[in-house]
Amino acid sequence: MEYDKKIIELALSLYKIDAVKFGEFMTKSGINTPVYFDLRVIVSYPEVMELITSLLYEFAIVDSKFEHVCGVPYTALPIATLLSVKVKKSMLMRRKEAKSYGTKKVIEGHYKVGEKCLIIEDVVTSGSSVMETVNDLRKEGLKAEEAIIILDREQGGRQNLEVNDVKMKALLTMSKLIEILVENNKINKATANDVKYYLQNVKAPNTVAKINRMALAFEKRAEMSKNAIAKQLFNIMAVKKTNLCISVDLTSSTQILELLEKVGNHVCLVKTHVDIIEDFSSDFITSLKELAKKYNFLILEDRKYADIGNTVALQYTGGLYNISNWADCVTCHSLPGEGILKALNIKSNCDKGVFLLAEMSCEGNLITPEYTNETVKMAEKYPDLITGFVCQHKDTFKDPGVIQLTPGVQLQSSKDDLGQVYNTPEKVVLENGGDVIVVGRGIVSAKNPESEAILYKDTLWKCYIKRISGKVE
Ligand SMILES: O=c1ccn([C@@H]2O[C@H](COP(=O)(O)O)[C@@H](O)[C@H]2O)c(=O)[nH]1
Repeated sequence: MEYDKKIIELALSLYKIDAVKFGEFMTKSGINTPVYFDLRVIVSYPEVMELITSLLYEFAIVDSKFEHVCGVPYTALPIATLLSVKVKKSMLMRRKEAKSYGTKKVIEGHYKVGEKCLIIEDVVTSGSSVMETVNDLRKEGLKAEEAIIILDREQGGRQNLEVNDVKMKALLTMSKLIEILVENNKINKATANDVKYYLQNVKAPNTVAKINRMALAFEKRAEMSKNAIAKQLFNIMAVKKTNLCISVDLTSSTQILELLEKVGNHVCLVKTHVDIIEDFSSDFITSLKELAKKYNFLILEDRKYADIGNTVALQYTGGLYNISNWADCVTCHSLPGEGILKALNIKSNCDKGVFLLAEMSCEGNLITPEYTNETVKMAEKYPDLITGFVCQHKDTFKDPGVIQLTPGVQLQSSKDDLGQVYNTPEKVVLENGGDVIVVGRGIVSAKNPESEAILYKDTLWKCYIKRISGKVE
């Protein structure tokens, strides 16, 4: 039977066995849907299983190269088994929960690091279930770059998988299925229109949120940023291979400029506290900007604004420091409420950024989990302005287009006498989700700041590479 005819037969069979239903249904995420799929029933119909396997086989053998097949648990498991037998490639099985005894393995079967695994799934909405399997395979060093799906609900899953470097092929899309059912008088045009309207208007909820930013490369995340400075910073990190931000907490402008001549090549961001500089002048700013250009880094003024919107607007654009004139981005507290972001948004002309403080590194600080959550919610209203969050945990926010700036870092975990808490590069990047890592005294007070900056840069970058390659224990 030729391919198109088989697809029509598949659509009609799914309808016949009630694997696809029309009416009013509620999805897991609480959204009403006019169409519902339950492909779990296909195991009761060997002829449908056979048809699906032969279609997958045609797809799989055309241009896919793989050593293993793995089904997303549970509905796709029997399908993956049949395909593995047909293509004579080994099957891997992913456990949803690691065993608490014996080998504690998540992936069962024999494989070698670097081998390719083809993923099989029944229905894709946001792609999050496929990504769970992909991430577990990648953690084992397997390559999981391709997924074949029986039905794509066309609600953003394909795009979400693409940004995670997974190419998706689908036997049927929701639109194609509807078209076949209308042509064969199984559903009327009004039902088809309901589904089309639904498809156009309802994308998978929080699809971006489901993508694990920890596993995404900075280049990819740059494409997902809405703020111009975040985009730039992600790209600088990717090009210079550094996620080190130096905090130049020195009181003399000459010392700062001399230090930056030495470390400028090794950092993506320079963080200033302009109000501690004793000999501040406009010449200093001119030289700082020249160095930023010469060494391709951005400038963050760690001003930590915390006043009413009107005052912050004046502090940002005026006074002795005229910060908006030279800083690419600034830090600000959420404490005074949204007015502060409104003010910075108006004054930022769309080409500046803000890092909002959601958490602090010092012990005994008064920030609560509720405060942190509300800060993230507040930021969501200003996607063009927000470069990222100053925070300490990977789950503080989810949007992969936003940057986690984490201070409180030294090569050994320790504390200073005034409550600053230091974690190691491994802890902040691999466990806590830090993207850009702020180091101050660890470099500034070192005997040889240049070699220390290189050491921090290399250590932090290695951690980042380990994180995105999914080899984190
Ligand atoms: O929670 C925060 C927010 C900002 N900082 C700033 O980062 C540097 C850290 O300097 P070290 O010498 O590495 O301690 C400093 O400028 C702070 O103002 C922070 O530490 N914690």
